[in-house]
Amino acid sequence: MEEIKTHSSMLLPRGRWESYRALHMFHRQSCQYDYFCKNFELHENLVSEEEENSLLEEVEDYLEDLDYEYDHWDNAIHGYRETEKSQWSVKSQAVLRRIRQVAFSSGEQQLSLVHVLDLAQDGYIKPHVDSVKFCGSTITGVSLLSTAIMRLAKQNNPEHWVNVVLKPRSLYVIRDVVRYQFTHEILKDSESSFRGQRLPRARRISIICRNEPS
Ligand SMILES: O=C(O)CCC(=O)C(=O)O
Ligand SMILES: [Fe+2]
Ligand SMILES: [Mn+2]
Repeated sequence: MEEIKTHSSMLLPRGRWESYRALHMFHRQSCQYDYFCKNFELHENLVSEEEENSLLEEVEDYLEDLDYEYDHWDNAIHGYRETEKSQWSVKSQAVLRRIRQVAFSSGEQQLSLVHVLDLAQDGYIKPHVDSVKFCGSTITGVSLLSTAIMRLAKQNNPEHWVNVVLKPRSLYVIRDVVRYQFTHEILKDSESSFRGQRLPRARRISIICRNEPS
């Protein structure tokens, strides 16, 4: 049974952690793992429903020709198709600008290609740390279509993890110590529950921006 923690004891030094949707709701002072709260953000409703629909329409044009991939046993991601996109409609460019403004500081070297990842209803992402060869200190992604649970676990102590509910149209930002010292994963539909409550996961599309490795 998962433990339910109040705000002040959200991040426990031992055992399991579980946070509620918006980590940024928590007073930073009350977070025992101050570095976690400072380096993980969740922004709900960063994208409007209308913007979600137009982003979806635009990425579907690319995705619909691809098959979902399941075959690579050593891949972190199962049941997915993906693209890296550089050309965006004016509407989408405005959303991407907003995402980048929230996640990156001005002057930061960012990857211009945007990663679009379509996770099938039966797809999932195993715990991994993004390659330091291809990605810098910040990973940010907006979730579309379905709620999903992202688990972040201390790499050297996977017992210490936090589940975050990623609602459609929310943006997460993973930075620095959380980016390098925690794995991130997207739970399978069958494992998708939060505080004992089942949160079914359907097909989910994420739109991810990263900065350049230094
Ligand atoms: O779908 C997401 O939000 C995360 C994807 C991811 O972890 C990756 O592509 O490395
Ligand atoms: Fe990743
Ligand atoms: Mn492949």
